[in-house]
Amino acid sequence: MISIDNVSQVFTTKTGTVHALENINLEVATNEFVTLVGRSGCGKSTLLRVIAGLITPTAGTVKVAGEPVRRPRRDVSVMFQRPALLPWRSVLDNLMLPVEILRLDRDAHRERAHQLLELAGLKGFEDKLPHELSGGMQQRVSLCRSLIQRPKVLLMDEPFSALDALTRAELSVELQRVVAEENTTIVFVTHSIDEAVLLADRVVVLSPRPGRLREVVDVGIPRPRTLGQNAHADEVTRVSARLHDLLMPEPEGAAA
Ligand SMILES: Nc1ncnc2c1ncn2[C@@H]1O[C@H](COP(=O)(O)OP(=O)(O)OP(=O)(O)O)[C@@H](O)[C@H]1O
Repeated sequence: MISIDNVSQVFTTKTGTVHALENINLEVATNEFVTLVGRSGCGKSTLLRVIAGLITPTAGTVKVAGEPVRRPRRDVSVMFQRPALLPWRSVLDNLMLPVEILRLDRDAHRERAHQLLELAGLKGFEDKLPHELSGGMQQRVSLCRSLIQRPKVLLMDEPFSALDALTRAELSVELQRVVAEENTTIVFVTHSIDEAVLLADRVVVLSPRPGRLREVVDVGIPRPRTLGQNAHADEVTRVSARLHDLLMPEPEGAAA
C-alpha cells in the first residue's frame, strides 16, 4: 500500500543544512500496522510528513496505492499528538468536518460517525463540546474523525503521548479494536517501546541523524493483543529487548 523508495530529506536553514533522512526504503503492506521508533530528532515525523504529501522529499519517491504522492491525498489521514478539535463544535460536528471539507455524502457519513463513536466507546457523547471531555476522550474523537472518510492509510504522529500512562495503554488496546474493523494501513510514530510492541506487525527502527533505516523487527504476537495476564510475555520481552539494544547507546566498554 505504501512504497518508500530511496527517500532522502535535507532541510536548508539559516544556520546550515540538516540531513533529516537518508536513503529510506520501506514497503508497508495493505492492512499492515507499522510503528516507527528512533531517538529524538532522527526524522520520524519528517518521514510521516513525506508519506502524507505535506513535504516533497529532496530525493526519492513515495507511492500510496501505486500512485506517486505529490500532495495530501483524501484517502490518507493524519492524526497528531494534540486532538485539534474545534472547540465550538459538538463531538458529532467535529467528526463531520472532513465530510464537509471533502464534500462527501452527509447522511451516509452521519450514520458512519455514529458507528465510529460507538466503536470508540463514545456513544452518548455526540452532542458534547470538546472541553466537556477528558484528554483521552478527545483523542478518541480525533481518531474517529481521522477514520470518517474511510482512509486507506492512517498516519499517526505520537497520538497518545500527551496522555497519562493508563489512558495511553487503554487507547492502544482500543485502537487495535477499532482498526480491526476498518481495513486501514497504519504508520504510527512513537517514543514508547511498549506501545510499539503492543501495536505493530513490524517495528521500524531509524538510526540517529541522518535518519537511516536501522532494522525492521517483526512482532509475532497473535491478535487481539492484550496487556497484563494474557500478554504473550516471552515474545514481548524478546522484541522489547531487541528494540532497547537498537535504541540505547552501548555503555562504555560493553563491546570489549
Ligand atoms: N521544517 C524543517 N526545517 C528545518 N529542519 C527541520 C524541519 N523539520 C524537521 N527538521 C529537522 O530534521 C530533523 C528530524 O526532525 P523530526 O521532527 O522528523 O524528528 P523526530 O524523530 O520526529 O523527532 P522527535 O522524536 O523529537 O519528535 C531534526 O533535526 C529537525 O530539527
